[in-house]
Amino acid sequence: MTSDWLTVHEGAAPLIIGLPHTGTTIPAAIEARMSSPWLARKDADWWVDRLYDFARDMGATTVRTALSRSVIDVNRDPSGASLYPGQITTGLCPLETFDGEPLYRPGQAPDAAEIEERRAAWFDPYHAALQAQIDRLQAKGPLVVYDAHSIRSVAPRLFAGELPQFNIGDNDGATCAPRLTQAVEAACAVSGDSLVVNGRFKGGWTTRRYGRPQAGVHAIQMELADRGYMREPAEALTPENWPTPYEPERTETMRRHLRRVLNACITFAESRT
Ligand SMILES: N=CN[C@@H](CCC(=O)O)C(=O)O
Repeated sequence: MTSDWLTVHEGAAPLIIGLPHTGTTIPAAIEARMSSPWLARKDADWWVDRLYDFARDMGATTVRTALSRSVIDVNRDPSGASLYPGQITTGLCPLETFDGEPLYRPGQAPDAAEIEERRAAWFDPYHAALQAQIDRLQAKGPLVVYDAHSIRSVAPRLFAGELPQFNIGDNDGATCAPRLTQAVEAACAVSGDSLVVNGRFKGGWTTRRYGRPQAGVHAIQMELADRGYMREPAEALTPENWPTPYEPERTETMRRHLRRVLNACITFAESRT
């Protein structure tokens, strides 16, 4: 199923991959009120949909929104509640970038009614599509919902220092069986790169909303540091140096690691039937 902004690819394997932040589409009327087209797209999960494009051949289902997270973030609690109360984090219709730059011109931020409209137009249909895929596969047995993300290696307002390469989140053990987290961790460890479980990124709304291990729906989030598959400028980001392009030769090693990770997810789900 494909609309002009929502793409669902149905596979037969017990694995659904959510791609909530790879979109860069911003309706013109909204973009006209934003402070800069570049800032509005700066925090996208760059190239993550292409990075995982092999997953369809493994039988995975994918659900992707082409809308930018700056318009509405489908990985946030729709009530507006923070994912991490007391900590800096972006919201449902964010007003700032990760670095704290304002996304809107003065007086142009969306009000409550507009947030509600955006929710009805894009948030609800994305989650209805995801839920429909979960229902379809759950009828056949246990499954894994894998939410795929990436972020810059250094984002001082969000975390100190350099982020580990693989950031695995199961909301402190709540969203999947421990064996799945262990299997994903082991698959990442083969790379020899740094990894953490439930560090700064414990899993967003998607992982928390759908992870019901007792009901056979095991949700896990993968946050990759960008350096593992794309060039990150050493200097401050500007419209001239960010994002760096998708360079296939830079992604090969990471794609091999991710194939191992997704294989571990499918093997886990099949072992539960
Ligand atoms: N690249 C995006 N990262 C996520 C992670 C959610 C979390 O675990 O905090 C986000 O902002 O939604």
